[in-house]
Formats: sequence, structure tokens, C-alpha cells
Amino acid sequence: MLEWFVDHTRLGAGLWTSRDECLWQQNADGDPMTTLTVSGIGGELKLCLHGDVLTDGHQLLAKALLEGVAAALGGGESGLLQSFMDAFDEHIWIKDAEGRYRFINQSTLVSWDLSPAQILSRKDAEVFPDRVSEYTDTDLKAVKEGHPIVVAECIDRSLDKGNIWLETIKAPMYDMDGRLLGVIGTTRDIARYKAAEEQLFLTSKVFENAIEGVMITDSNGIITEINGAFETITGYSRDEVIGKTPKLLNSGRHERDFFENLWRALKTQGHWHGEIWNRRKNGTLFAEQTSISAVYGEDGQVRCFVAVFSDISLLKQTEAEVAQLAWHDPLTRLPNRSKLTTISQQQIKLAANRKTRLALLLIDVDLFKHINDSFGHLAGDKVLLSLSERLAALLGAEDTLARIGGDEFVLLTQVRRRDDIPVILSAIQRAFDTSFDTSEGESVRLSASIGIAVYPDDGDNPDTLLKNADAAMYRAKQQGRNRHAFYTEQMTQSSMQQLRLQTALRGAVKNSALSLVYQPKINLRTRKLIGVEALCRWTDHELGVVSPAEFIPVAESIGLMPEIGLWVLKEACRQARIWRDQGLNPGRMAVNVSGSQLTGDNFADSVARVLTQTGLSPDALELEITESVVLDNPASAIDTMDKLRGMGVSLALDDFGTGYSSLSYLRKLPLNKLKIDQSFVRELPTDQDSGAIAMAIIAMGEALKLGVIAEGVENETQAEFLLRLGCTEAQGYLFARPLLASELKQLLQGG
Ligand SMILES: Nc1nc2c(ncn2[C@@H]2O[C@H](COP(=O)(O)O[C@H]3[C@@H](O)[C@H](n4cnc5c(=O)[nH]c(N)nc54)O[C@@H]3COP(=O)(O)O)[C@@H](O)[C@H]2O)c(=O)[nH]1
Repeated sequence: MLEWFVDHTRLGAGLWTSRDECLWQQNADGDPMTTLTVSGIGGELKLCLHGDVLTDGHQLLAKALLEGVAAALGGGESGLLQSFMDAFDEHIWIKDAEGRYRFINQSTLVSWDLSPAQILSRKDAEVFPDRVSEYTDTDLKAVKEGHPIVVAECIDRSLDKGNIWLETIKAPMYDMDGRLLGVIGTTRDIARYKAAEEQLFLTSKVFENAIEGVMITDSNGIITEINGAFETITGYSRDEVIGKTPKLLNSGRHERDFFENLWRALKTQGHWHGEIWNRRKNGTLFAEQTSISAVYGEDGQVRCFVAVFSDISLLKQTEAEVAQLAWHDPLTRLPNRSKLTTISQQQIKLAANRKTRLALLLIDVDLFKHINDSFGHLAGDKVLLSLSERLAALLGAEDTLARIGGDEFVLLTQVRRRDDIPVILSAIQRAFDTSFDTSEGESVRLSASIGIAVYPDDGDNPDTLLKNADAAMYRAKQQGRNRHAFYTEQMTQSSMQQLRLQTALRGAVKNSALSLVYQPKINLRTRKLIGVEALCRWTDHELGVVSPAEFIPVAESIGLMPEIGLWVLKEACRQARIWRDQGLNPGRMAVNVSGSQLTGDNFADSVARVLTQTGLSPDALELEITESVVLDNPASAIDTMDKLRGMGVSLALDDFGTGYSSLSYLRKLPLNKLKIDQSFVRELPTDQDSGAIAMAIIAMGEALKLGVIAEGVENETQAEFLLRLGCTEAQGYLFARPLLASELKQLLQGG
């Protein structure tokens, strides 16, 4: 049976154009269709019939249609042809060799809105006078080409469907002898194809212009298509990859497991998403963010796989740079504190598994600040870099060197016993044996204080180990620097004690629990009082009497010193003024100045304000500035000292001899007096070195026209010795201990 009676739209769509051939392979039910070619009519006339065998009936039908066409062209009638063609939506018409319409189907009549009599036997000049040349030209063109041609594609308006796309095809028709019979034309609605064509066009544009690389493989993983971005990213051209598998891009960076998981996900979920490292044609590796999807056919089988990927190499590089910055010290490129924590955790696990120990050595460069202050920060950086290189050269395969602060390094090393550590310490010591070059062509010698904490004895986590190593390092510093200390439980106790002290000191300052005592200074020749030094005292109800030698560094470390120092200054000036108002002469009132006070904001202004408020004359005040404080920040210290001297305040360099001041350096300081540190006085006159130092200081004072006072004079021998050397002023228990204000008043009154 002929299908066209039942489903003529489908049959009509493929009447004779070669472009439709593929649609005819099977009908809507999936049955195979047989194509019967009837030659001799307009190139090819294809009829679609059910079944895979051409029956005699089919052949008879084809013959009848052919005769019908011949009859139509000869001016005769063909009922079978007419009913066959009327079954189609397409407009079909046939013109003879002279251009007269010989056949039109029903659909054409409706569309042209003409009767058969207005068309048949007439030429275009009569039927379509205003389009005659267009129509006859395309007839001639089809004849000239000798096969069906598309002569027009246009948007037209259909009464029932609105705008529609129409395609007109014309084909020349020949008889069995090859003589031209005429032209057959058909016009049909191709909206469906146009939509598909547009869709295809857009899809191909998206595919081609995508920034992402696209690779399509068949179900066996053979590459069947790629886009331009694929070529740009990988460097492979289309020809080089079609027919190959994606293994072509294999970087070798992924284990077999990786691809097994990928294929498992594709098979079970139809999708995989992740990062793959691949290799470009030029051999370089690149990271890509990839999504692979399986595309299934109607039968549920995988038709192909589509991989869409973007090159994330730059992103990876940026990520790596950020990680480098986040986890490493920018100067030395060594791991920083955060990274050290992570590494420590891993190393602790390793030591736990192996039942070994992990030693954490905290290396703090002694007095590194002086390098920066003396030679500048660039020179400081150069020295640190070269130190980091020397220390890194000591590392074993499992060791780590980190920089966790300006001049603080940590060495992590696995050891079997604590006894292995001294060998490491000796190696570190050797790194400091040679001097370091600064950028100014000078070289400096450095030393370090090292604190050691060991897992599991001193802590089982990175924080505790580092904290305890820090306590040990602090102890090494206290013991005079350039040494090491192992952490002990007692250090934790002393740091707890420090904490208690800090809390109590804050309370003391808040509750005005500090007081002052005054120690006389005398002229060694006359033994008369020439001044007093105000010294701070604190008695806590729980801690008892706390020495300033203990609480002043604590106050300095927790930022309380400027407040305490200002109170001492005010109180001492107030007291001096009271004594003077009472007609007593305490000489110069000496007040100690801490580092944070001297280099803090506007210290000179504060002093001026206190003098104004208390009414004490500037020349009645002496400020004692510790030598190391000046050395710590010379530029700022000298600036403030100049201002103080300008105001008429007297300046003394305290603890002199303990620092590194040279004659040339001293010359720059606006000083009035040098105070020989009591550590030298204590050993006089027996210790020759102390004697030599005292003598040198006195000579320096003379050379620079500075006064010299000795502190800590406890016996007559020391006093006489100093006087013989030329030192005329002294302070010490020999003359008086620090006294309460009331006691000193009595002394001043000659009591
Ligand atoms: N910045 C501030 N520092 C201050 C202040 N008050 C004190 N200090 C400093 O604390 C350190 C310890 O001071 P102190 O315990 O008061 O000891 C002083 C004297 O008591 C002691 N001294 C004096 N004579 C003798 C002696 O013959 N023998 C002996 N063993 N000790 C003696 O010396 C200290 C005075 O030192 P100095 O200031 O260097 O002259 C000490 O460094 C104080 O400076 C303060 O208010 N602010």
C-alpha cells in the first residue's frame, strides 16, 4: 500500500529533492522504506513505498505516474497523477518546453487563488505579468543546469500560518530520448529546515567561538570533533587529533586510578568534573578545568562524549604565588610561622610513629636591631639572607628551617635522643663563626641565643613546643646572649610568675601603689650632697617588695613604662620643688628615663610641661639615660636629647661602659655626665680590668669635658681609688642608701 495516502506530509517532504534523502530511510514506525527511482522526469522522481522489496504493483504505479506526466505535458488528462499530486501540501506545477502550464495540483490553485482555466495552457506572461522575467529566467536556468535547482527561498505570508519560509525548486524534464519535455516546479514550506538550519548555524558558531576547548569523542573514546579553542590551548590542529584518543594529551602526572575514577563516574553518572593536567603539543604541561558529559541516543546507549575545558594554568600559577606569599617569608623564601605550624604537625606525627624525638630550635639573632640602625634595613636584609643560606646549608632531608620573625629562625629536626642536639648546636654556632657582609662593604659579627624544646618531653603540639622554645631562648638571652638553653618546667613557672607580675603591676599603676625613694649623690672630695636620684618602689600585698630591676622591664614589655615614667618625673620634680620651697637644697634631682619614654612621642614637651606645672627650674633636673637605650635608636634619642639640653636640663649617660659607645660616637651625644656602671665599681680596686675600664671612662669624660660619677660605691677603698683616678662624684651605700622623702629631708636639714 502506498504510504502517501496515510502520511503525505512526511512523504511530501521528500518528494524529489536530494537534500531530503536521509529522511526517507525509515518511516514514523521505524519500518524500512524503499526508494523507487523513476528516471526521465526532472532528474529524479523518488517515490517512497513500504517494504524492502519492489513489487510488480509498485512498478506498475510508477509507470502510470510517468505516463500521467507525459499525458499532462501532451495536454491530456491523468487522473492518477492528479490525485497523487493533490495529496501533497506542496505546490506542484508542470510547464511544457514552451513555458505553458500543463499541470497544477490543488495546493497550487489554493495558494495562487486562481482557477485551472486561468492557468492551464497559459504562459507566465499571462498568469503573472509582473513577475514574468523572474519566472522564465529561473525555468531557463534549471534547463541550462540540467538538474533540479533551488530558485528561490523567501519569507512569505500564509493565510493560515502567518509568516512562512518557502523554497521553490525547479527541475527540467526529459523524455526517454533526452529531449526536453518541460520544467516541473514545486514550492514548499521549509520553516522546519530553516529553524534547524538556524539552530545548526548558532550551535556551530557557539562551538567555534567558545573560549573553552571542546572535544567530542565517539563512544569508544575516538576524537571525532574539536573546536578552535582546543587547537589554541593544546597546539594540536584538527587533522592531528581527529581519529586519535585523548591519550594524545596525557601529561603523565595522573595515576591510573585517576582515569579509572573518571571513567567510572562517566559510566555511572554520565558526567565528570575536575582538573586535569595535560601536555601541549610543544611539551609544556597545563592544567585544565574539565567537564565531560556522556550523550545518549534514544536507545539509551552512549552516542558520544563531550569534553569542555578551560586552560587554568594562569590561575594555578597565581594560586601558587599566593600560596608562596601566604606560607613563606618574602625575603628568605623560607616557610613562615603558619607554614611552620603545619610542618611541625607532620613532623610530630612522624616522630610519634617512629618513636623518635623532634627538636625545635628557636634561633634569635642577638642585638640584630643594631645592624639595622647602624647600616640600614637593606644591609640588615642582606645579613639575614646570608644567615638563612648558612643555616639552610645545615639541613638534612627531613629538616626544616623557617623564619618566624625579623631575626628569629626555627630549625626543626628529627633526633633519636636529646644527646644528638649538641652536634646541631655546634653546627649552628659555626654558621655564626664567619662575619657577615653588609651592603656597605663592611662586615659584622653576629651571635645568637637559642632556645630548645623537644617533642614529646616538652610538648606534644607545635604551639607548646614553640612557646617553650621561646621561654628557653629568653633564658639564654637573660644569661648574657650568645648561648643556648633547653626548656625546663621551671621556665613555665617563671613565665606564669611573669604573668602574675604583669597583672599586679597594672593594678599598682591604676591604684597609685608606686612610691619614690631618693639616693644622695656626693662630692668625693668634700663628701657634701650634690644631688639625689629618684628611684621607684613597689610593694605588692601578695608579691611583697618587687625590685624595679624586675618590674621596670615588665612595665616596658607591656607598654606601661611611659605612664610610670611620667608619674616618677612629676613626683620627683614636685618633691624637689617642695624641698626648695622649704629652704632645703637637694642639688639636682636625677630621674631615670626608660627607652620607650625617650623615643616616644614628644618626651621633651612632657618634661617641659612637668617643669612648668611643678615650678622646678630645668637646671635643677638631671635625666639619666641608659647607654643601651641611646644605642637602640640613636637618631631619635639624640633628637630628643638635643631638645632637653636646649631647655637647660642636665643629661647623664647611665650604666656607662656596658654598651659599645666609642669616643667618636659619644662626641655626637649632647651629654653633661657619664655614670660609671656599678658592675665595674664593685670589682674595684682588685680587678684590673674594671680598674682599666673605670680609668678609661674617666679619661673619656675629661677628653669630652663631661662630668663623671661612679655608682654603687660601697666602701672607702673604692671611693679613694676613684678619687685618685680623678672621679669626683659618687653614689652608693657607703654614703647613703635610697631614702624616704622624710628621711632625706632630715638629712638635708643636717639631722
Ligand atoms: N626608668 C626607670 N628606672 C628605674 C626607676 N627606678 C629605678 N630604676 C632602675 O631600676 C634598676 C634597679 O634600681 P634600684 O633597685 O632602685 O637600684 C638602684 C640603687 O638602689 C642601686 N644602688 C645604689 N647604690 C648602690 C650600692 O652601693 N650597691 C648596690 N648593690 N646597689 C646600689 O643601684 C640602682 C641605681 O641604678 P642607676 O639608676 O643605674 O643609678 C636600676 O637600673 C634603676 O635605674 C625609675 O623610676 N625609672
